[in-house]
Amino acid sequence: MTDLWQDAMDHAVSAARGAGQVVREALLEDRMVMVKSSSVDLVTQTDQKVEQLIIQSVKEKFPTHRFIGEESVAAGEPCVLSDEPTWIIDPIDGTTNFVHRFPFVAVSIGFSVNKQVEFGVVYSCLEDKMFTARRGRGSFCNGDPLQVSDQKAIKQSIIATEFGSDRDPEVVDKIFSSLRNILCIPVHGIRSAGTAAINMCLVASGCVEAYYEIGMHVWDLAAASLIVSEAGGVLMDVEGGPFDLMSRRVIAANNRTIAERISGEIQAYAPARDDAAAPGADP
Ligand SMILES: O=P(O)(O)OC(CO)CO
Ligand SMILES: [Mg+2]
Ligand SMILES: [Mg+2]
Repeated sequence: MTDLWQDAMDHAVSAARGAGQVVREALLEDRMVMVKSSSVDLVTQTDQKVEQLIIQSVKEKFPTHRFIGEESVAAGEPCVLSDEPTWIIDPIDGTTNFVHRFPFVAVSIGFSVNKQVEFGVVYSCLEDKMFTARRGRGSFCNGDPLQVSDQKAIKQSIIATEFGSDRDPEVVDKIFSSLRNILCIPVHGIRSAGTAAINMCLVASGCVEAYYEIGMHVWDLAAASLIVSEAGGVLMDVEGGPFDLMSRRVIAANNRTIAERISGEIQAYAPARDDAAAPGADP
């Protein structure tokens, strides 16, 4: 039973690498940009094509497995995290970066069983960095083991976050209030890679001490959450409770002290959960 999911993980790595090649080639061409939930929530044909390539390749090899894919959900598929083996796919994490050729773009593939992430693959395809983690077996970048920062002092930390795609002024005020509180601790700096998955891989790599955000989705978080925890990091809700994959809120940090300090500074709010429309979900 020890290698139950190794075949699936090997497939995920190979699918992510193939997807990354498609993304790199698409960067050389004109990109037709469409919008989803708002005028700043972007999608391209490459997002849709890459997701279908990954899903088709998985279906051929694992026909009973289920999927949560960003662009499939956008097209009306349900977003249900069940106990069944489920591939959680963000074909391009950092679509805005992709559109602008800002050089951080990732393919993210998580795999859950019994609602627990078993492996995660994040391919930062312009840097050619393949981040991988298998539950209980550590995190790696291009095969080298990852370890979070050992920094205990938040005043000597770099914190990553994003501004998201919600332009509701009340939400923007909360984002800036949190940012102001954290910046004025003071911390060494604030950074934004433009992709949740890469921000979290930076935590796993020890380059930044923590990342927090409200508003991203399960496909942004699933793979990278395991990469952080297997590198020795902690995951927490923005109000200090346990991390919930479907809640669209996360603090990913190198240790609990820094995570708790950040949670104390965040102006929390609760966007609609990813499973809000799932059958049997609370209205
Ligand atoms: O580019 P995407 O996949 O929309 O993701 C964004 C957050 O939703 C960046 O992480
Ligand atoms: Mg994403
Ligand atoms: Mg995406």
